[in-house]
Amino acid sequence: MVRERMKTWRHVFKLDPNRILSETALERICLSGTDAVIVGGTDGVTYRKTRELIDRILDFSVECVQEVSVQEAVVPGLDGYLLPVVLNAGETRWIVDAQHQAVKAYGDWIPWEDTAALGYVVLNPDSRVGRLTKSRTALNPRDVAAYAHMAEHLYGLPALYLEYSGKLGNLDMVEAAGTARDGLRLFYGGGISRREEAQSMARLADTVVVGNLVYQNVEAALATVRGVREADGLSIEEDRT
Ligand SMILES: CC(C)=CCC/C(C)=C/CC/C(C)=C/CC/C(C)=C/CC/C(C)=C/CC/C(C)=C/CC/C(C)=C/COP(=O)(O)OP(=O)(O)O
Ligand SMILES: O=P(O)(O)OC[C@@H](O)CO
Ligand SMILES: [Mg+2]
Repeated sequence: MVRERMKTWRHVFKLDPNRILSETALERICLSGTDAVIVGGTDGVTYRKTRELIDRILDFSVECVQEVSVQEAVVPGLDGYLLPVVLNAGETRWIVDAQHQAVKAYGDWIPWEDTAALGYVVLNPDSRVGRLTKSRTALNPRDVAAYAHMAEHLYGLPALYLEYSGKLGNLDMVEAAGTARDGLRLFYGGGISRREEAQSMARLADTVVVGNLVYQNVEAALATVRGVREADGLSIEEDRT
């Protein structure tokens, strides 16, 4: 069950089907000691590009799951699917309508035991995901805490994802969500560019997501894995034993 497996994820890389990654860089990412690779993005995500990237990742033993942002781009046969629900979206399309349309289309083909919803709170208005979903980003820590309570107790979601895509988040906001949750898993993603940033987010969130950095500086991206392990008091070598 992906819902169970993701409870073990402390660090994940998010790879974008619409961006180019060399074979060497991909190999280093997959062998980095990260806990999983999520394949997903906002713009230009097609079935062909997603399939090609997933096929390359499946050459390695790292866990690979698809985050579905486009109904037509679903790649069958994976071990896990993450379905975003943008809780602070300005249009119902990104909260319930796109999901409804896709569930209607795929019906009984959906492997529910390998599928988990991610409740998103999008906090960077200038990100592509923020613009696409017209997310209401003028929030304070109490708003975020309320979304965490709602995600957990009202909607029974397995995880809340604080999404700052492209920009490093406000620690008070991450802390507010972290404090409000109980069994809910907290994902943090956005703007991590250094090992120390990954380390400080790992102290507040359960799962730290690193995306753009992979395409900007692979070396620094690899260092974020070490940053998260350090937050847990482990070196990569210890963690692998
Ligand atoms: C056998 C078989 C066919 C199996 C598969 C069945 C299956 C799993 C079907 C799925 C059914 C389903 C319900 C799919 C969901 C459909 C859907 C379109 C839902 C809407 C998703 C949504 C809210 C999208 C909005 C954008 C979003 C939240 C994307 C997530 C990724 C994300 C936040 C990327 C960050 O953006 P990025 O591109 O990195 O941005 P920057 O460039 O700024 O960095
Ligand atoms: O690309 P960055 O800014 O690292 O964000 C990671 C992830 O949260 C994007 O969905
Ligand atoms: Mg991105």
